[in-house]
Amino acid sequence: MSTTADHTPESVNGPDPEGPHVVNSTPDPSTNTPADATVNATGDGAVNTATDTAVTRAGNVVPIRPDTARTPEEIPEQDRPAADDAAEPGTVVRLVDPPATKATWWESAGNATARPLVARWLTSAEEFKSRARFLVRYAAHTFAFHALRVPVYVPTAFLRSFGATGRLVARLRAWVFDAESHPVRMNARDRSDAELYMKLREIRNETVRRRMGPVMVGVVVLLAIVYLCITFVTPFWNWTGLVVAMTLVGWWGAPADKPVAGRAVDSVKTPKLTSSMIEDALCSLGIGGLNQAYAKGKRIEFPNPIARDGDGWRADVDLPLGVTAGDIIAKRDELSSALRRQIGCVWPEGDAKVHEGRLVLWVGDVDMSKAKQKPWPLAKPGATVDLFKAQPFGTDQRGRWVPITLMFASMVIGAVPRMGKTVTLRELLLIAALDPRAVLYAYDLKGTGDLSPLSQCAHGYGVGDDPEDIERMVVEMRELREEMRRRTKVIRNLPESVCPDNKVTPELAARKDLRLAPIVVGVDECQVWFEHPEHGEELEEICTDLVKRGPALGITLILATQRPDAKSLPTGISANAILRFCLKVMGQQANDMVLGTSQYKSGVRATMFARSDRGIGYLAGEGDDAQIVRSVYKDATDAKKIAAGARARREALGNITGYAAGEAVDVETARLDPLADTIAVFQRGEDKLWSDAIVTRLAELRPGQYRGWTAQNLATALKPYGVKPKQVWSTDPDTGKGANRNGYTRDALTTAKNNRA
Ligand SMILES: Nc1ncnc2c1ncn2[C@@H]1O[C@H](COP(=O)(O)OP(=O)(O)OP(=O)(O)O)[C@@H](O)[C@H]1O
Repeated sequence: MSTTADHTPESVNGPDPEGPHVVNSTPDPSTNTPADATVNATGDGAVNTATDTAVTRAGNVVPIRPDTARTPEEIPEQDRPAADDAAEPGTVVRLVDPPATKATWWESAGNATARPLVARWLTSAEEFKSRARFLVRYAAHTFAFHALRVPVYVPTAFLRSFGATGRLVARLRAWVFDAESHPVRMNARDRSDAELYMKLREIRNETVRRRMGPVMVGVVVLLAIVYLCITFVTPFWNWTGLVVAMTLVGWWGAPADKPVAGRAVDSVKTPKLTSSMIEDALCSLGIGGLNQAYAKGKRIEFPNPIARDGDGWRADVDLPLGVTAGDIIAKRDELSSALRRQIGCVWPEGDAKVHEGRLVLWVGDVDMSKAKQKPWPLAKPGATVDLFKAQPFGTDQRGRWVPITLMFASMVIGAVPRMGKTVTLRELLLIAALDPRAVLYAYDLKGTGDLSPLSQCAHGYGVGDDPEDIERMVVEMRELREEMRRRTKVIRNLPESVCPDNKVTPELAARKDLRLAPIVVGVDECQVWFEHPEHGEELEEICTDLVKRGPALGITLILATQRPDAKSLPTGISANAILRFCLKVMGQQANDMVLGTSQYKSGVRATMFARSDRGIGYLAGEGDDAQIVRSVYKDATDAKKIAAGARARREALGNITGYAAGEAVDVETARLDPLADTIAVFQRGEDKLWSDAIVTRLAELRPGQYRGWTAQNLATALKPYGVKPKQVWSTDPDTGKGANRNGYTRDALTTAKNNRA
């Protein structure tokens, strides 16, 4: 039993050609029982009033009662429930639909979105500049194009001038002698209609007399000019004048289909996007709910007019009840076929802020992946960056810059192979390199050297996954964790007036004594770290810590992976990342792993990207909604040039450290052997030790490496050797009391050591 009014308001397409929506006219007795009619009796009466019969789509004439009844008594007798269908005598029939109320002007206008008073290109400096740039470029190109062809145009026009003069004279003659009326006069003559013929002749002679006058004057003036020229002007200028005149006659007199000059630009005019185009396209997608709604006569609605938006068309669509924007997004390639546009032009998105059935369809004039991107402002020589401020990251479908703020954030980038993760990571690290204060770590675990342009600025740089490379990276990450701990103490000890939010601020980052400059770490193919048999757990632990505590302390960790699953991107990391960039992925799980839980359900689906959408992904975390962005593609040569500029600015600031300064990582001294060290802290006569006691002694043994370790860290470090903590009996040195707690026996540790050897 339906409790909703079944009337669909007219869309912007205009009224339904089949007349008002005859919702109760279906002759199906199962769906149109008298009882149903009672329940629907209080729907919006505006549509069906005063209609007694209607023709259904099947052509049957069925009775329709006016839907204006407010009480059971107002329902026409023939529409009331039959006696045997009706409720028991004495039962009051209650109407469930609310009475129809018309929204006041204030209610409907109060929530309306105001359209801009003046065109956006007049209020937006960026858009104005972009249009002005285009016009200047267009004019310059057209001028150069034709200027280059002048040596061809002049002889062509001159040669064509003879034919053009002939055509001009013939047309003039036909006009003067009224050739137009010739067939009519001949017709009168052939029919021997003497009276009509004579009348037509008279009119024609009068016309010829009227037209001959100005032409004769023109001829006399022309002859006078020729005479004067021959008498008073030198032959050189006379010939020049004649050639120019003939050329102009040839130019203007050329046939319309054979102009002398060709087109300087070929403009591709994309057809307008219309509501009927969208309706046809949506109905062809084979979406059950949508087709059923159409079969019942319900239409999709367009809450706003379809309008130009950047270099494309935007249509806001309210889908029929029960159909979600996600259903359409999942069929983007079919939609592009139905709209007869390239897939890179068709961008369906949901707007969950309105409701799940709101579809925002943007159809661009050109394929987003092939459209020329505006020059990246940060590629300009001398560009510098303040990482605390938003920086241009990529362009949206309309070609506008989309910013990103790397400070106070961690980021994950995910996609299937060859979609542009590394290029995006390199771009982000270039942004970081352009802030001369920032400390940079770049790790390329794919091992192809894609991040090598950054090596000239990086404090830590690693490429490949050989054991010694990984070991070096582990040492640097341990140092980074130590640095994070140092920063927590610095921040903690700062007075509230200097650091009210307990986080690094631009002012604190500028103070050299505090050493709180931004740190940016980029790891490509991070799954290599987390799946590493020996160091995987430790690296995961450090990265989780950095993702959670790093942002407030000025440390940004950016992880890119081609396998966004729980193993490659541990949940502790993926759940805490603030910024997310998801290029094409294959399924819902990968989508939500990168973009965040439930994003797929909300219609943010990176599965819709095509293989050709390289560098295009959903950016989430910057602003309220995820948005489609195409990152900036700088090849290795360009990236090297930008990084060289960044290095020059760093040199001026005296901030070339670590790898960029040629300093090697001392792996030997940093190398940890937690098994040997744990055995070493057992004193003579001790067979068992609690984990807490061991980590305290380890911190005394090697403060640089073990300071801050917990029992959990120790368990993780010893796990690869097959040693697990278990309950051991020992005595508290402070209280002298014995107890069973988690710990290790010397025997188990020694056995593991012997096995390892
Ligand atoms: N923003 C972009 N604009 C245009 N093309 C791009 C963009 N980003 C990447 N590409 C193209 O995609 C190709 C693959 O990029 P990239 O190496 O970054 O992919 P990947 O996802 O890191 O691949 P893999 O998984 O193999 O590491 C590049 O060589 C480039 O041609």
